[in-house]
Amino acid sequence: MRRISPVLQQDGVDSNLLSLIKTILAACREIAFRVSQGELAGVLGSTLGENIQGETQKKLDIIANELLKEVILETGVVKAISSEEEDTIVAGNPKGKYLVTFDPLDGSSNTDINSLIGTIFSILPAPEDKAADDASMFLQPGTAQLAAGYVLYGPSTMLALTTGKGTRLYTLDKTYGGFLLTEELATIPKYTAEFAINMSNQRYWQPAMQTYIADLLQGKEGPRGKNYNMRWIAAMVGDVHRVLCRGGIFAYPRDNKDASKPDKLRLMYEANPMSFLVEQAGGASSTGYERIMDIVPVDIHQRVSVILGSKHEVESCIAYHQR
Ligand SMILES: O=P(O)(O)OC[C@H]1O[C@](O)(COP(=O)(O)O)[C@@H](O)[C@@H]1O
Ligand SMILES: [Mg+2]
Ligand SMILES: [Mg+2]
Repeated sequence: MRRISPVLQQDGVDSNLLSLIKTILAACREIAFRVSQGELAGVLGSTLGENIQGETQKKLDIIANELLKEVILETGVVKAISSEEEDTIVAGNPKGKYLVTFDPLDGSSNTDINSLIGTIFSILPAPEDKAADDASMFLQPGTAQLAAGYVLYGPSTMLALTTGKGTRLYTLDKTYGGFLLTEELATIPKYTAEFAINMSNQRYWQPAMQTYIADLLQGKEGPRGKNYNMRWIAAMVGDVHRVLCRGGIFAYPRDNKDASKPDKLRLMYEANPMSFLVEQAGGASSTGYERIMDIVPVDIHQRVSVILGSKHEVESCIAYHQR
């Protein structure tokens, strides 16, 4: 099986970018080890703090954030980082060529139940004409991403990575200590009969989403003419991984449960990297009204509605939003 470096070299990835990706993965291997040790490593449970988004921080959120931040800034090729767990950006080398934005630990509520969690990251080019502490450098659409990926801390530790030449899946070989290529080109089937959505929010969704899901639930007897299955892992990283492996539609749509937070998922370090991975695997990703990767961000912690996965199903869902 092939290691990651020759695969990325074959794709023509710049050597600085390659070593940055490998550095991020080194931190993820350390996170994977601590996750596997669970309570033995004292990583479970909550801290007394909250992040900028008013969410209680888990110990693992902080541990993962510190590990990633430290190694990424040490590379010297990164101008600044932006993280879910950092209120503002953290400046690095003013001459750095890259920006890294990440969700150090996705699916935080799964930590205490030993369920799927992961790290999501996105790498953008750093504009030369801006200072290293200027957050506006990050406000680039998802189409500008140079690389995106996630590491899933599951029964095996897996990496999904794209640099724009397809989406590849790797598995962490714990004996050798590195990621080995286990799926050359992940391909999301165009059609699906599986959806993932937090149904407890149903009454708060907008009419288009209400109707779309109601039609899926009618199964064979309804307008979609087939029975659908449902899955919900409560960690985007786990739900998107399933979509990459066997197709499906994943949605976290806008709702009116809390007027201050109509959307849940974060554009820059959740929706954009996942959209890049999904599109590179032949899937689609939209808010229902526009392609997610075309959105020009206005804030590093901006939230967005997400509908992604099997192309035909995402297009069907978009059609409900256009009626
Ligand atoms: O609590 P809910 O509604 O099931 O939300 C689950 C969603 O929240 C998230 O866990 C948010 O991510 P964080 O854990 O990084 O805050 C997503 O991964 C997931 O899709
Ligand atoms: Mg998250
Ligand atoms: Mg998180």
